[in-house]
Amino acid sequence: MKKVTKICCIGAGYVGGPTMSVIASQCPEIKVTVVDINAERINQWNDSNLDNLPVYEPGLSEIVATTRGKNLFFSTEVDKAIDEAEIIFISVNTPTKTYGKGKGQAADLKFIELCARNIARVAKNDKIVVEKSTLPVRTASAIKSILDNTGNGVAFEILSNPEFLAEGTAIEDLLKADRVLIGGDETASGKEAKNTLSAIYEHWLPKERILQTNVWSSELSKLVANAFLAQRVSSINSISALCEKTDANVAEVSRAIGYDSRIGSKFLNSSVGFGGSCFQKDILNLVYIASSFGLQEVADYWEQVIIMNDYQKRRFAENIISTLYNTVSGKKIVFFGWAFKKDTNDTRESAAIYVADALLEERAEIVVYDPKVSEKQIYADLDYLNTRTPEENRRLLKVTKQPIEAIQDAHAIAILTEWDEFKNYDWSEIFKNMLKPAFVFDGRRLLDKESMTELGFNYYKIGES
Ligand SMILES: NC(=O)C1=CN([C@@H]2O[C@H](COP(=O)(O)OP(=O)(O)OC[C@H]3O[C@@H](n4cnc5c(N)ncnc54)[C@H](O)[C@@H]3O)[C@@H](O)[C@H]2O)C=CC1
Ligand SMILES: O=C(O)[C@H]1O[C@H](OP(=O)(O)OP(=O)(O)OC[C@H]2O[C@@H](n3ccc(=O)[nH]c3=O)[C@H](O)[C@@H]2O)[C@H](O)[C@@H](O)[C@@H]1O
Repeated sequence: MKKVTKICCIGAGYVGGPTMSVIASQCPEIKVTVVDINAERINQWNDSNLDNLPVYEPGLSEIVATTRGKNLFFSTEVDKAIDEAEIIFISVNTPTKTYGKGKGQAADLKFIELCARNIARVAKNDKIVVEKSTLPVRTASAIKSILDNTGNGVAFEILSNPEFLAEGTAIEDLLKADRVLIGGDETASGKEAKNTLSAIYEHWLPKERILQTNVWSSELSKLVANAFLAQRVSSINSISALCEKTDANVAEVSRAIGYDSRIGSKFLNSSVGFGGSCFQKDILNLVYIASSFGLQEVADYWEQVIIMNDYQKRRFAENIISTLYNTVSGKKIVFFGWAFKKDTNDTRESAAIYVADALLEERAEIVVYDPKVSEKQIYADLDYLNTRTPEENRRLLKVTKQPIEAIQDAHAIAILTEWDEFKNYDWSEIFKNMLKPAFVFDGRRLLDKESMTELGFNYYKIGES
């Protein structure tokens, strides 16, 4: 087994940054260099003010503070880092294709291919190349073909090592991972490479939690894990709609079914719909792969998870409109939260974006407060949809850092992210300052219905009539 002294990670994003920070903190003898072509992002990772790191994760800045400049480095010198490293992680983005064959479903692998070509060009000695990005099954063979055909005659072992961290809990997920998955060839050199990578994780995780498989199982397992998780959310969200019609309470239903150890209690919180950069992208990818192999029933089965999620977001927006007497035109609606979940500044595919878009189409006047998301990001998310001009988006939607002042004369508040601070607000004071009747639409089931109703609010909670 090779002794590893230098690691490089291509891609300093939500996965590359936290993952490598934890490896650096747990393996002080290994030099970890995280590289990215985005110089602004690298500058943020190197910012002396740790509040300016490009990724917000509880516990991350503390780890960066103790490792950065010692054995953790952030740099734009991609070639140098590749050249030095014995193991190269590829952790670049793999978004859904927006053009050509597979548009709207397949994963866009152009960034992965660029990395493979870069590694092939630079590497002058044998390397282990690790797919950390989430990739369609059989991508490793494409990477291997590029490396073997364009490289300098050195040997490459390709491993699949998908990441299972969730944003907002990334550091804890990494430190206490349920499992680490390492897929690789069954050859002697493949097994050696798997053991070499395993040894890194064994610095802090028990060996029995490190699963070794063939490379295809590993690639596919990542897509399947996300599909199963998202399916649970869509399943309970479908039931939330039924609860609202039948006087059942979705929290009671979740609890009742979750006590069955075969079902389990986690990931059964009904919400305004799942967001995040991966659930939708990875399911669409699974759908595309299944239909490429002619498995249309399989593809349709998984696509339904996305259809249900879109329905949930639409349903939430439509309920706001119909409850506010079928018109929100000119009405001030304050959004509490924009991130796709609490404890992250990530907004990719956040339900808030789609709910805002639907309400803006009806000429609502929205004011958004999120404790961690910047104004620039909120407008970028809306502009990306291309529903209306950037000027119109800025005219109809305002961003504030003063949530309590924002609710002055508001018709309604919509809770889109479950930030803890919303629970501690003085809701009786908020009630006083709103127009009456004062409406709260709780898309995260954050507040207590009885006390909100007692305060005088017209309070709607997803999954309760
Ligand atoms: N965000 C998450 O929670 C999770 C993401 N994943 C997967 O991990 C992968 C990365 O995701 P994120 O970190 O969220 O993406 P991200 O978009 O935050 O970061 C990717 C980074 O790669 C850089 N990059 C792209 N091409 C490059 C190149 N040729 N050379 C150097 N840098 C390059 C980009 O500039 C960007 O900073 C994706 O495949 C995703 O599906 C997996 C588990 C969790
Ligand atoms: O591949 C990925 O990117 C990651 O995707 C998810 O992690 P993440 O999207 O960061 O966050 P989750 O906690 O899974 O939440 C996803 C969305 O589902 C929503 N959700 C989650 C759980 C639940 O019970 N109800 C619910 O509405 C969240 O609010 C959020 O919008 C998976 O949980 C990770 O294991 C995986 O590594």
